[in-house]
Amino acid sequence: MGMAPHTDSSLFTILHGTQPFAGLQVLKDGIGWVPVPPVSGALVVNIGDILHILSNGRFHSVLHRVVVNRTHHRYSVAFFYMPPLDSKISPLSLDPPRYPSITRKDYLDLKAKHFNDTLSLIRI
Ligand SMILES: O=C(O)CCC(=O)C(=O)O
Ligand SMILES: [Fe+2]
Repeated sequence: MGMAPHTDSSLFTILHGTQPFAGLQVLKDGIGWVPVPPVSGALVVNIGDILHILSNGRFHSVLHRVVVNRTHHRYSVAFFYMPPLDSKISPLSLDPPRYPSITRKDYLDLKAKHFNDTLSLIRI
């Protein structure tokens, strides 16, 4: 199954794939979509939106997608690690906050409406 471009709403995501990650691509600034290089036996750890906010934007929740083809089966397992819905998420940084304090639930409600624009929308 392919996936449209998105960022994960998790704190972080751990991905395990057969056919290591063939089809997973990340969007690199100024370059475009690049495949995630397959490393046999490795897991991929993806930074999610919550870690993006907690790190005050220092760690980026990368836009990624999955492309499929008609000739190869592809299986992957994703583990989304996230705090409870009512947790308050705020930047843990001494720098001026670039994101407001927001519960994970309120963030998800916004993301349901604004999808991949949500992080830039709430940015201070
Ligand atoms: O299947 C993959 O490699 C990635 C899946 C993914 O991005 C997701 O489930 O959010
Ligand atoms: Fe994802």
